Amino acid sequence: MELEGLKMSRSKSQKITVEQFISSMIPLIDMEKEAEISASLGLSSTRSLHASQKRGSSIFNLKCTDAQTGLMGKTLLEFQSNKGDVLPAHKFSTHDVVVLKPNKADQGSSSLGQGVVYRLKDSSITVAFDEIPEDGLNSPLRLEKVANEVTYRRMKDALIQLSKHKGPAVEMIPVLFGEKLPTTTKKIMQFSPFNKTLDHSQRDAISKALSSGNVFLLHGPPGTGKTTTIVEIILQEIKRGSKILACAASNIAVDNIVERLFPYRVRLVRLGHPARLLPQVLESALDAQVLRGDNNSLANDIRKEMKVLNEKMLKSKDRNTRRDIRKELRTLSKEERRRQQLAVIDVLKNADVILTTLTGAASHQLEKITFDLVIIDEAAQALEVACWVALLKGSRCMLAGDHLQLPPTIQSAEAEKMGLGRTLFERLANLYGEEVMSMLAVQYRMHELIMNWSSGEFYGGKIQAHSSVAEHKLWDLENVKRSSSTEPTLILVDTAGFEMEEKKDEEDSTMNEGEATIAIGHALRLVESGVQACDIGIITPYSAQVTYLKVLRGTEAKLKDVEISTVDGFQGREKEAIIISMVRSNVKKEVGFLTDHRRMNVAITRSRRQCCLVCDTETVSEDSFLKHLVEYFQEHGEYLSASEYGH
Ligand SMILES: Nc1ncnc2c1ncn2[C@@H]1O[C@H](COP(=O)(O)OP(=O)(O)OP(=O)(O)O)[C@@H](O)[C@H]1O
Repeated sequence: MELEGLKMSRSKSQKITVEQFISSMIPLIDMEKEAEISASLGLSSTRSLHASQKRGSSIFNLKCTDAQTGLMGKTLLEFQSNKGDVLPAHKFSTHDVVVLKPNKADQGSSSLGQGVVYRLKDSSITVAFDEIPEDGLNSPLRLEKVANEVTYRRMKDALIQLSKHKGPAVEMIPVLFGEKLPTTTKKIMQFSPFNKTLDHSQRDAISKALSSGNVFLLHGPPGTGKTTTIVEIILQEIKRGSKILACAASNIAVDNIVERLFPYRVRLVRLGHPARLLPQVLESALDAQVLRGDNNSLANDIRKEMKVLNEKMLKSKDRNTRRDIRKELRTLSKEERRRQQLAVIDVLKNADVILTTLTGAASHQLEKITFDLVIIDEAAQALEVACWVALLKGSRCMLAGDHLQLPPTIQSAEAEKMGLGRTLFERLANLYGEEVMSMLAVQYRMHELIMNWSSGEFYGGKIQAHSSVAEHKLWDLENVKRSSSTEPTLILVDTAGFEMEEKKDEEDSTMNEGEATIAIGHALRLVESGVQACDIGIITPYSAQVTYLKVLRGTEAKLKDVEISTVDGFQGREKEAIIISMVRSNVKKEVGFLTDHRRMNVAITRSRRQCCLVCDTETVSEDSFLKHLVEYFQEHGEYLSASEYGH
């Protein structure tokens, strides 16, 4: 949506009351939960075990090959296939919640244990369990993915809390629903930055953030240093004495902030399951800090004392002695629990910043803690209901994101249609606009030819390229030759007239074999000119095309490290060279969900030094926005026909 469009929708935007919001969201959360359960368990068509294996939501016939304790008291079990070196095809990813069962157990049967996927390799899967399953580990096993229902319960609980209008956020709630105007301090906030390299738009944004009374939106177009700005805001707010809760929808985004805060020696705590945290941030995990605390040593001493007493009791024959010991044990156990709780409270009380995912903010450990400020990164990719889990804990909020890139992924098409995916960031941008928002305007990623298209279409032409990137070329990279493939910044490979029609795969996703061959062909040319494979990404809107591209990549050893992904899966990332396969090519000139223009904004802005667009210009030009994109590439880039790639 262009700026003009944004203004229009602001004037049209209907306000929603707290009550309307709550009553409309509750059924949508249920719909989404159901959709996730059926997608993750593969139950949409049939309930059989066989189907679940086929859909990749179970891995059968595993053996436990290693057990290690570590990771803060968790047990890490490694599993490999009984049937060969490589695990069968599956859809597990790290951080998934899984249950372990005997291989042949019925689908509804109870499990040997529940854990979180910690590490995944081609040949093994490692799961972190709270406790080691007592037996059954020597027989064939299977792992089943389970839907994470806790998230949905936490979102619903947050809505119930919201309906009560109490707690630290009581003044902020009416502002976020347009019932009261946002407040600001009148004078411009001067500050002395910790990071001396901040640009003018980052400084202006921070200044505005610091003077905001209830709400501030940091609008960060691609590559403009949103996280850099958030880190400075956190440091400035700590300096003023604020206690901060910093969240994002994904663990990786939270860890990213933790890492960026490290050099400033901030007193911070990262809350979350250790198996979900990057190894480099584990030291900041709550569990790790509790283990180091004084109260925890006291709790340990008590546990030792209890062990001795327990042994004494077992040996004692005298009833009265046993009764006395039992009484003493009860007192000690109570004290041990108290010390444990105090150990947790100590760590959380002493922290200036607590970082967790949005739904992690509902953790019972934060139950009694309130914050002066809640910061949400990647807010334009977070469900509004998830934001409320964190928001209710604070009296001010700052949201960072870009509503002109893709919104959160919603599983249930119906819930999406009914507004589950509309983000708080977008709602507030429409409601208040620049009154509460600052846009970062210098970008540190793209050559200006790549940037100018996005800036013109989406950001009112207001973005500038920093001098360090404005004219950077692929052949400026070490060991890269200047060649006809590495010279252009923009390339359009047109397949129109080459009979490279799209087709559907078994799951009804669209693919285009001709385009895939061209994309791989271009990647090969780049590698032959000295570009490293890991600096190249091939992205496409359609998952079937991703699969097909991966098959082709498998036939070229040199391309092993080329990353292939959907556009949606690549949001937030970047590569020196990006090749986009748009896929759609048909006589009816249908372009499907390419009409969501934000998807193309994300796709193009992933590239730093070269963007190569492979498409059927006749089909995609049916959409006027895409037509404009094609014309932009024709005017500013190299136009090639598919025949240049051997067709
Ligand atoms: N003021 C600055 N001067 C120099 N480099 C900067 C500045 N601000 C940000 N950068 C660089 O720009 C890149 C992107 O910044 P950062 O990681 O903060 O942004 P992000 O929020 O993670 O990404 P995006 O802006 O794409 O959302 C980083 O390499 C960062 O070092």
